[in-house]
Amino acid sequence: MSFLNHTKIAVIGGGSWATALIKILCEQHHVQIRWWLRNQKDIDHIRKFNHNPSYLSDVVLSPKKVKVFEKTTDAVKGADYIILAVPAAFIQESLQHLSAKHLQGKRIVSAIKGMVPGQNALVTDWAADAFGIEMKDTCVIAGPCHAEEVALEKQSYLTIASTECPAAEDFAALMTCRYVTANALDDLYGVEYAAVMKNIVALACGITHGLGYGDNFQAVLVSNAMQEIGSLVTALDPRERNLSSSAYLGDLLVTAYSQFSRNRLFGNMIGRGYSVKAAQLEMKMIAEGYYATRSIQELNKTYHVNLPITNAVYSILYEEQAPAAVMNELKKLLK
Ligand SMILES: NC(=O)c1ccc[n+]([C@@H]2O[C@H](COP(=O)([O-])OP(=O)(O)OC[C@H]3O[C@@H](n4cnc5c(N)ncnc54)[C@H](OP(=O)(O)O)[C@@H]3O)[C@@H](O)[C@H]2O)c1
Ligand SMILES: O=P(O)(O)OC[C@H](O)CO
Repeated sequence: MSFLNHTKIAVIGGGSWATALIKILCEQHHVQIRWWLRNQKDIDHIRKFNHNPSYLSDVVLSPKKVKVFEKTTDAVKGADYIILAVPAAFIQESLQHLSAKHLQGKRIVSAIKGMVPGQNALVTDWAADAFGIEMKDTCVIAGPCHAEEVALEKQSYLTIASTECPAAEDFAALMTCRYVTANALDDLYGVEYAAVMKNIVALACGITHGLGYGDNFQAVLVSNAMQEIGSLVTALDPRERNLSSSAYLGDLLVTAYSQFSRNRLFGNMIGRGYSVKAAQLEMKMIAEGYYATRSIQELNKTYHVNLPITNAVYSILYEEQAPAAVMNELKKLLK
C-alpha cells in the first residue's frame, strides 16, 4: 500500500487524551499517525501489543496506521499536522529538541486545555512565539469530551477553533467519525481561555463536593462560574460569542459534573482534607486546573476582572487557606 496521499499527523504526548485522539484518527482511511511519547516502556509495549498500557489500555490501535517514535524530531518528520497533547506544564520540556525549522510549513493543533506556567501564555501563543508559527496555521481541539468516553465510543462533540475557519474545517473533517462530530469555529482565544477557566471551576466543584456541599450549591457555583468565564474571556478578547454553546458552557458542564473529570477529582480530594502534594501523588493523571489557577491569577493582575471563584481556589491551593473557611466566604459572593 502506498502512503503517499495519506495525511500525516504527529501526536505529541502519551496520556489519555493523546491516546483517545489517536483512536479517533485511526477511524480515517487516509491517515498515518506518528506518535511521540516519553516513556520507553510504554513505547515498547505499544510496538508489541498495539495498545497503551498506561492510559486507556483497552483501546486497540492499528499498527498499520500508528508508528511510535522515541524522538520528537523523528515524529514530526513529514507531518502535515502536529497535535500537542501533553499537559501544558510539560510542553516546553516535551518540545525542547524541536526548532522552527522542524515545524516549518506544518499546522499546529493544540489539544491542551492549559497555560504555559511561568509565562502565563496560552499554548497557541507560546508555540507561535517559540517556533515562528503563523496564527492561521494554528488551531485548538476543544469541546466537552472525556478521553474515557471516546474509548467507549460514546457520542461526543468537539470544536476545532482557529482564527480562520478554513484551517479549522480541514482538521474538523479529520476528527469526525461514527461517534465524534467535530465542528469548526473562528474563536481561537475565546475557546482556549474558556477551556483553561473551566478546569479551575471544576476544582472548585470538587472542593465543595468534598466538603459536603450538594447539587443545589453546585448549580449556583456553575452558573456563577459561567459569568466569571464570560467576564474574563471578554476582557482578554472582546468580541461577540455565544457562550452557551458546547465549546464553552458544554465543556464547563462536563468537567463540573462528570465522574471522569480529573480536575473535579483533584478538587474533591482537597475538599476531603488531602494536601496538594498528597492529591498529586494519589492521582496518576494531571489536573491542569492546578497550574491554570496560578497563571490566571497572575494574568489577571493586568486585567483586574472580578474572579471570586478563581481567587478562592488560588487561596486554597497556593496560600494554604482552609477549604471550608474559603468556601464559606465564597458562598456570600454567589447569587
Ligand atoms: N483526558 C481528557 O479527557 C482530556 C480531554 C480534553 C483535553 N485534555 C487535555 O489534554 C492534555 C493532556 O492531558 P491528558 O488527560 O492526556 O493527561 P493524563 O492522561 O493525565 O496524562 C499525563 C501525561 O503527562 C505526562 N507527564 C506527566 N508528568 C510529566 C513530566 N514531568 N514531564 C513530561 N510529561 C509528563 C505523562 O507521561 P507519563 O505517563 O510518562 O508519566 C502523560 O503522558 C491536558 O491539557 C488536558 O487538559 C484532556
Ligand atoms: O474534566 P477534566 O478535568 O478531566 O478535563 C478533561 C476535558 O477538558 C473535558 O472536556
